[in-house]
Amino acid sequence: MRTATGAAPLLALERVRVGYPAPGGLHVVVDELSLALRQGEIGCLLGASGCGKTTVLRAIAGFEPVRAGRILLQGAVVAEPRRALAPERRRVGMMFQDYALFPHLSVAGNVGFGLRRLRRAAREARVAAMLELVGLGGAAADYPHELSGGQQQRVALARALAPEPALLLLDEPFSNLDVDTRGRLAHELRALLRATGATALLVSHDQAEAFAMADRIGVMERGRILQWDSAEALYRRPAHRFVADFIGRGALVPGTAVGLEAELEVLLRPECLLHDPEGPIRGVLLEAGFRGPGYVGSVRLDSGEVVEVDLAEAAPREPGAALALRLAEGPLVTFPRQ
Ligand SMILES: Nc1ncnc2c1ncn2[C@@H]1O[C@H](COP(=O)(O)OP(=O)(O)OP(=O)(O)O)[C@@H](O)[C@H]1O
Repeated sequence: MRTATGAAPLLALERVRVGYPAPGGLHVVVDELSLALRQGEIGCLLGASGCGKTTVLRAIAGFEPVRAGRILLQGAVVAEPRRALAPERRRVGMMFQDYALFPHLSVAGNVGFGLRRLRRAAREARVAAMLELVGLGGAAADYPHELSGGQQQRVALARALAPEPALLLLDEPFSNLDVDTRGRLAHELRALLRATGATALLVSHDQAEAFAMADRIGVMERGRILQWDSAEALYRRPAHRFVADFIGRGALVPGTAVGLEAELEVLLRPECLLHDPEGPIRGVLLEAGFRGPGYVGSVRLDSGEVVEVDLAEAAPREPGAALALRLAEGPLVTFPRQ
């Protein structure tokens, strides 16, 4: 797989299949999975629990064999059926969901763990630089249990980055943190990865997290990536019904509900219908609520479909009010009717 510039991507997965041994043979959990990340890009595998995200990371790291297809790092094949480079020779760093810090080692001991082949002075300098980078310069002598969840995450990140991996894999990096901390750390982590020029692939089941962190996102369903694209493209140009439904708010309604052909289904996001007293689409407001920055209404169209609509200042907000609407300017996402 080549990128638009012609340079080989830093990471490429080509039609990869991974499975686990099962009584009747192989239980395939990832199949036909392809993606590419360029140097310095942050990618994210986004999908519901059990769709195979962690399995993909484990295959890239070298902990699971590839049953079909291949994985390339820096242009070289590191895994294909019957041929695999050992995990320690892949230059892949991994940050686990629970951080997996060594409780009996200090912060400095944890960060220096993968640097034992370095001379002592070089190791100490690298550990100090990594702790400085993640803002924990003063915590070198502390032990993991003395740190907050966010601080532990930063130690884990410093440890993963210390050996200068070509690729960093992050499995649900925010799952142990409360909602407020998650939002803050997503931006902080992105800035840190940017500052180091690291190429990273993370796993998440949270769309907001994926949007905040990643340049490219792969929406996964049952072991496959349905679309590998930017956040904006996933939202504006979903290539698949599942992606249209999974990303953002919105409903798929028959074309006839908004005056289009019957063979189509139209994706109506809250911004797709506008309140307009002259508008040809009629409906009844079921309820309205303030979502910030404005009101959003739940509207039953005359055709029976219930959709969410961003309500303009002048639009009625009382339940039961009749609403006239029109389609907003701009392209609509449509799918052939099933
Ligand atoms: N070691 C294993 N042996 C057998 N089956 C496994 C093993 N690890 C995972 N699986 C199965 O593979 C499928 C995918 O699991 P995986 O952990 O990759 O999903 P995930 O998307 O990362 O889920 P989560 O978000 O819950 O971690 C699941 O059905 C799971 O039960």
